[in-house]
Amino acid sequence: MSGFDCVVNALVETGWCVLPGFLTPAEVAALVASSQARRGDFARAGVGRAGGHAVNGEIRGDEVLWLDDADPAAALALARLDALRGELNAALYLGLAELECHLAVYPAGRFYKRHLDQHRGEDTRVVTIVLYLNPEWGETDGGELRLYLDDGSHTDVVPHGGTLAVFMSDRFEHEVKPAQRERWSLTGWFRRRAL
Ligand SMILES: O=C(O)CCC(=O)C(=O)O
Ligand SMILES: [Fe+2]
Repeated sequence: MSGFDCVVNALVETGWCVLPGFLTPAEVAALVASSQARRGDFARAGVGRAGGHAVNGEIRGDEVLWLDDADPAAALALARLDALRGELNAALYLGLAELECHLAVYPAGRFYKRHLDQHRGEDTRVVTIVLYLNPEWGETDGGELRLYLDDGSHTDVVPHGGTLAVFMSDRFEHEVKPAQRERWSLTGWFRRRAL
């Protein structure tokens, strides 16, 4: 019996999944506190291809801190995500080699317009994960992740602390709605090795 069967099954059936409780409230509180302590190291995120670094506040307004896989403050979340990566590989043969990830904060009012995470001609991002770090998030705080589904409808994910959103990077356009207050997350991509 594996721990992430629900994620595996959902990815097969629909290509996306929302899993509450990926981190406990105490784990969320610890990670957001350490992230807030590093707030000065965050930088405005760029748009365009990996490496391209044009800042465009009309498209995205978040500030990010890239993590390496030995980051001590995020170790527990990264270990759990690595277990998920192993299960996805074992069940679905996705060949996911690594997690590329950053912490992100959207100050109140900031957003990320509708986009796809996989850039044209660069297909190493296979699965997107977003782990929310907002302990007390209410429905009226905004900041939903809006996922545009295959049938033309959409679903909104409330960025509540501990919830993990998972979706195939090449398949679902999505956007981040503006929030009433600061919105924290750990966002990443399970990648294949470039050929
Ligand atoms: O924070 C989210 O809900 C999604 C962030 C996102 O789409 C991205 O960083 O590419
Ligand atoms: Fe995205």
